[in-house]
Amino acid sequence: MTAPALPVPPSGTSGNIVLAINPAASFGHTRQAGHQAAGHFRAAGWNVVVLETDGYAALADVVDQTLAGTEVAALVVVGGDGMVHLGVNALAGLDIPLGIVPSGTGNDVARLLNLPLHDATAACRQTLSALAAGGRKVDVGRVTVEGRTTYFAGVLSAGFDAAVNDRANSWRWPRGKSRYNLAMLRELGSFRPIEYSVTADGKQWTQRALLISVANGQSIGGGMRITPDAAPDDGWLDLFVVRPLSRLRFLAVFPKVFAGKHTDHPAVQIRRVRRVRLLAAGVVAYADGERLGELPVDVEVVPGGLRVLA
Ligand SMILES: Nc1ncnc2c1ncn2[C@@H]1O[C@H](COP(=O)(O)OP(=O)(O)OP(=O)(O)O)[C@@H](O)[C@H]1O
Repeated sequence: MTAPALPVPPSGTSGNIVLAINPAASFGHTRQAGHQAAGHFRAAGWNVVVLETDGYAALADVVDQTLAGTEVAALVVVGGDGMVHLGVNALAGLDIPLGIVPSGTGNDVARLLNLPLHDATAACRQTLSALAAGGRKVDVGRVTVEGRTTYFAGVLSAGFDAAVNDRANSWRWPRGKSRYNLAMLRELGSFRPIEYSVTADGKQWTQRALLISVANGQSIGGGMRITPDAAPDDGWLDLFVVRPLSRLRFLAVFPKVFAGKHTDHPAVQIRRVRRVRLLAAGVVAYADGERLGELPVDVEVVPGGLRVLA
């Protein structure tokens, strides 16, 4: 970790740019993106506080301490959706904008915000223009699981896709996206539909499904556009349900999700909600690709809860 230096913002601006880097994002393939970003912001006249640690929890702690003790113009995260998740939670209740230099595997929140995905310099340029313009407000989801309340920017998964994530995380090999494709095929072999109890905006029903997601964003897994019409700033969340279907039918419809062309399939249902509770036995929830804990989950939208530099 580099020690914070004195703030020297460009004239007309105030505060530091706090840059939180995940050197392990994208399985370590893009570790130089953070240092590129620091160089870019410094060249533009900003004082940059670089934060990098050995692990996610330690990084979250040091980001919290830095935000509390430094004058901050923006927090910029370098990594994938997990780093966005860290940033969203660090900024809860603070009026500090979040910048993203996407260098993860999926980068689904960055996709949602139309940030350049494979070009750290272009992402930094866009971040600084947005900072000069004051940024843009987007909604976030507030989720309570196992007595802990946190926030997410993208999608909360609680079904087949979360189980795939869980399985992939337990493997050391292969690295990269193929790990998730293989984990999906393995999970598909043994996965059974889940009996959910759903309570959404005051209505309660039981639902047999392969998966239920609560989406503020549009995609998971690096561009699977499960809720292609979700808007991050409309004050709503999209409840995405895939009812039970055979493995063959699932594999036939699955490729369509990349173009968001699966939504008229009879097994697919999307409805807009502001608040939802999901209950099911032995089901794990993930949000922004990070493991939250076991259901039940209570989720609600926080309209305009985050200012992003996009
Ligand atoms: N030093 C570290 N700092 C932060 N996170 C780390 C570190 N080492 C490992 N991680 C892990 O990285 C994960 C977050 O990775 P991130 O989302 O930034 O990239 P990714 O997984 O490649 O991308 P995506 O989530 O978009 O697919 C966290 O779950 C965390 O446990």
